[in-house]
Amino acid sequence: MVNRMVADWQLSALQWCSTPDPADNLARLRTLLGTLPQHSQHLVVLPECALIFGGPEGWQQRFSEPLGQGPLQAELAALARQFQLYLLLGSFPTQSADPSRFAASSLLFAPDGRLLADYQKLHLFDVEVADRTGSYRESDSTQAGEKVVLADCGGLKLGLSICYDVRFPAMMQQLAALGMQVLAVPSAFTRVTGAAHWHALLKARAIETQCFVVAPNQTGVHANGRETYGHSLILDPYGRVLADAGTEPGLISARIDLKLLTEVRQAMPLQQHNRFNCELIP
Ligand SMILES: O=C(O)CNC(=O)[C@H](CS)NC(=O)CCC(=O)C(=O)O
Repeated sequence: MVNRMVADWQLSALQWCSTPDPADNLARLRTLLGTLPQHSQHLVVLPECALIFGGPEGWQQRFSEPLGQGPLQAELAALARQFQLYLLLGSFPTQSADPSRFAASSLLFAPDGRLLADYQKLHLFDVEVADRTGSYRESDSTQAGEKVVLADCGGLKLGLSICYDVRFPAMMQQLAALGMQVLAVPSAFTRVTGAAHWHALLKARAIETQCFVVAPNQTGVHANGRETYGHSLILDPYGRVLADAGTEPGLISARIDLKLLTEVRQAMPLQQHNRFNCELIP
């Protein structure tokens, strides 16, 4: 039996139109955090590139920091402490082995400010899209990660992924096989591909993994003309929408009961029935 207190969590996803200026985005973040409902076990997830987005080429690299060090990561740790919550910074540029490229790192801070987990984006968005940007070449600036990360978020088993990763179900299957309960998909999904695929992809991942999904997205027109789709989502393990943020900046929250996972998985034991369980990446 799952202890009631441990099973009861609050998930929140923050959505706004990030600018290239970290100070500007931090101010927005602080205001939004101040309006959140209170909960003793609260995970707040920020979109991909929440602190720095839409700058000219090479802009993010200027703000990159060594993993776990530097002033911007310290600001995030301080906010997690101040508001007493688990804070997942969707992605942040951390220094990689290649000095010309950064790693797109998801960083999970605990309510005491400790960096609990980090994940480097595995799938890079080198894609043609029929929008005003046209061609996306994420690998020009970003070094891809090498491993799947299931974080222990105060007892909650949290699968870390970023944006384009959501299109690779084998990754989410690995996280599910490792014991994932909640999948985080912080994103900067484009308006065009978002309108086509966002809800369908996230619902499919929730249904297939039988997990809750929290997916904050960027929204609006950014300084470099890039357009993002909004519609930050929180889903339950049936794929039902618990909250959809629409296209305006703001936040969504949902209370979740992890006992629902047991119920869903007992009724339909997908993990046990799966004939394609693959070799796990350790
Ligand atoms: O490069 C940056 O500045 C920040 N990174 C992003 O915005 C990334 C890579 S360009 N965006 C995505 O992965 C969108 C995926 C997407 O929209 C889809 O899969 O359809």
